Amino acid sequence: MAVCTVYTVKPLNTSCSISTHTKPHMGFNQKQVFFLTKSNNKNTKNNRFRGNKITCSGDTIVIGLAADSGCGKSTFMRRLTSVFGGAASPPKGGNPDSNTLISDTTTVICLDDYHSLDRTGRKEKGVTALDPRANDFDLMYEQVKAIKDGVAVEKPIYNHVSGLLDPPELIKPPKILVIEGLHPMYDQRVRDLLDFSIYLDISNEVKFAWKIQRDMAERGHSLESIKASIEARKPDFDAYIDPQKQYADAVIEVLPTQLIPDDNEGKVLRVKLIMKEGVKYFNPVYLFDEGSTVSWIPCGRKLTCSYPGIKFAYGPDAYFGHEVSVLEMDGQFDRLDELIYVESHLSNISTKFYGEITQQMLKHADFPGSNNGTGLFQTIVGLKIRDLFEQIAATKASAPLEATKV
Ligand SMILES: Nc1ncnc2c1ncn2[C@@H]1O[C@H](COP(=O)(O)OP(=O)(O)OP(=O)(O)O)[C@@H](O)[C@H]1O
Ligand SMILES: O=C(CO)[C@H](O)[C@H](O)COP(=O)(O)O
Repeated sequence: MAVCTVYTVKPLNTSCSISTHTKPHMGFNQKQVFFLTKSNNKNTKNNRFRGNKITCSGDTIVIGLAADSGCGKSTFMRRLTSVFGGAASPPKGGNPDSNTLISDTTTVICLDDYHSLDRTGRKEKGVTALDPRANDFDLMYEQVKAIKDGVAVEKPIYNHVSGLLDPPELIKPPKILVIEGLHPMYDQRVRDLLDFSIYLDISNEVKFAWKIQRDMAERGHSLESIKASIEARKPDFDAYIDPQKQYADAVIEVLPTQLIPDDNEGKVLRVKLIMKEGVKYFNPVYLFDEGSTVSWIPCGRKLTCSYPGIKFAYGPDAYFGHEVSVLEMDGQFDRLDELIYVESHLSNISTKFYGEITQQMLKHADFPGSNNGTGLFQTIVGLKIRDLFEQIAATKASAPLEATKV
């Protein structure tokens, strides 16, 4: 059970127990939440609770989603939130440039909010946002830990419009906290707080194609400036972002197709879902027969495929020294309603009813990647996270909370 230092205390709504030393003095019972703010700690002179120890046991599970900018994190988050049945929106009445998205079950925070240097600061120091020196990992750890322990925090906001750090916003402990961004698995202390971690591994060719599509079409950037920005970020991406994939429980790897020789359009994709074996509460998905090696072309009477077709593969492998199962899809669907044929051949998909994957994919047919393995595997990972959450919740419900003395 975690032990926290109380900085400022406001009753909200969770289960924390206070050490016997402070409990009578503070007059709290076990149904309280604590509000932790680093800045208040520094500035509050007459804080009679400062330094008191409390023990907390929050119910929040924490999911980490790592990827470079423009690699589909927001799209993935929309699919994940939808699996839990609600729409996500920024905190009501808050900063219009907040990066946070809240739904009934999930709160998604963007780790850009832990940039310690604003845009000017990074320019002056000659560092990119990917450089750990531009980020406050102590605060990230302290606040993610606090939320996990059931303690609300005042999280800073990095304003992507102005490039400045805005006044903080209150984040209350949700059922599921998703921390998405460049560095959820970089700092070991933060990594150890994660109940499940995902890395979106977009190959350079595909990343380039997506960036061009978005930044040229939607943001008016020139081809040259996009190329320059990718090149400028690459050394830090290789040094600080990419290595995090070794820690991920699931990796979605997006590569150019192998179905079209020398394809350089980047429209048809080969996508791999790499699932670590032996992760608590996570049973990897399989095709036909668990642990076997399978290659499958589903095109025919039950699945319409135009050129270049669709090919699935499944089998065991090793990834950074870990035993993994890999499910792969190359190609794209012509008709999403026929996806049910593929779904019915997959097992361990954690659906609640027959056809749930197909239903989710049809519901968000307009999201990028809905006709290929990116959308399919993001949906599957969303279902696995729901399953993980339900298993953890069931385990906690059957284990009564034990008050801990500090
Ligand atoms: N699966 C996909 N297939 C095709 N294009 C995609 C896919 N996912 C994302 N994209 C493209 O990449 C762009 C960025 O996607 P998204 O906003 O989800 O990424 P992000 O990682 O949240 O970006 P940022 O961190 O910059 O906000 C989309 O506008 C789209 O052009
Ligand atoms: O890599 C990024 C993560 O999204 C951004 O580039 C970083 O947060 C800096 O943002 P901005 O370009 O708005 O100053």
